[in-house]
Amino acid sequence: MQGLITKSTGSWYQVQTPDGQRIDCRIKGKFRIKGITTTNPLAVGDVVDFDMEPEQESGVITNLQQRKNYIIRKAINLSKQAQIIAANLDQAMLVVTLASPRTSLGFIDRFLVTAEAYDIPARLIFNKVDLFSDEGLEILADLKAVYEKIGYPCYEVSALEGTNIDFVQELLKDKITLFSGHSGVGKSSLINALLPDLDLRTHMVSEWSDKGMHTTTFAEMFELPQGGFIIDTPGIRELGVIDIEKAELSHFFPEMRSRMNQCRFNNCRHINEPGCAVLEALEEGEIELSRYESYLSIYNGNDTRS
Ligand SMILES: Nc1nc2c(ncn2[C@@H]2O[C@H](COP(=O)(O)OP(=O)(O)OP(=O)(O)O)[C@@H](O)[C@H]2O)c(=O)[nH]1
Ligand SMILES: [Zn+2]
Repeated sequence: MQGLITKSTGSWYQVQTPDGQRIDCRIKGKFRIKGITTTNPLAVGDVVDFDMEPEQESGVITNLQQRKNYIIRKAINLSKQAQIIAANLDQAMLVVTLASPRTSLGFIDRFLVTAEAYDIPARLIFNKVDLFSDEGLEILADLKAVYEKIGYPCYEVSALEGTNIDFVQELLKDKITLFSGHSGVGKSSLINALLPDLDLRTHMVSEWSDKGMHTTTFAEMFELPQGGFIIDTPGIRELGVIDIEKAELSHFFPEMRSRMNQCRFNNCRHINEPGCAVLEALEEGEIELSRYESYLSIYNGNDTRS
């Protein structure tokens, strides 16, 4: 039988079958995944094959289907091992706000680079639009245009007033979605609006915020009433990004990726090289200065994560 891992406690996995049955499963044998050393072999979002154990209600996982992507968290201790947080994410939603506490553009860009590196389509949700004046809404429209132009859809919502929540619900239908955002932007309020089951929510928050949990593998996806799952993660610090080589960084900026083939040097860093197509586009205003500044900041290793 085939199913989706919706909860993992380290030694037991909850596997949900396409018809909605939930079976507790163990792993049989070793699950080594080529190329990465992780503390946990399987994670929520993994699609697995399993057999029922004879005369029991539990199952045994025998095979992992190929992942389309996965996110990891680096181990807190010094061992180089990483923990897989989740696999097969369809999209990542970053909840941000221009109201207080205002999300910095550096933070947004870092998240987008992370999502690119993980190969997860990202979208931005601008929350707290109820607080905006006309002038604020104009600034928001300009910023949305910057991100939409380079392929990141943006949405305006108010978790407080319920504005556009139905629209977000539609985006989540039948998908596995990662929610992220820094403290205070209203991510919890938004998830509360999306997940009507109160028990699930409190459960979720305590799991992720309990820092003592990192020694045990324990993550869960939450099923949405309209179908689909959400995974809540506190921030990109926890999304231990795969180390990005400096030379690779521009690949994770779509507006640079699409231009760098035209740079004179094929190892162009897009910093001060002659004949750089990226710098030319910057000059002409086709690449946004704030995006380029984020590139430089990440390139130079400055931590702008707030
Ligand atoms: N005006 C307004 N306030 C909001 C909105 N959404 C959330 N808030 C408020 O913003 C504050 C933070 O909301 P939370 O949902 O707790 O934010 P969070 O991002 O989950 O932050 P943590 O709980 O610290 O992780 C609360 O006081 C909310 O009432 C909104 O759409 N409009
Ligand atoms: Zn260049």
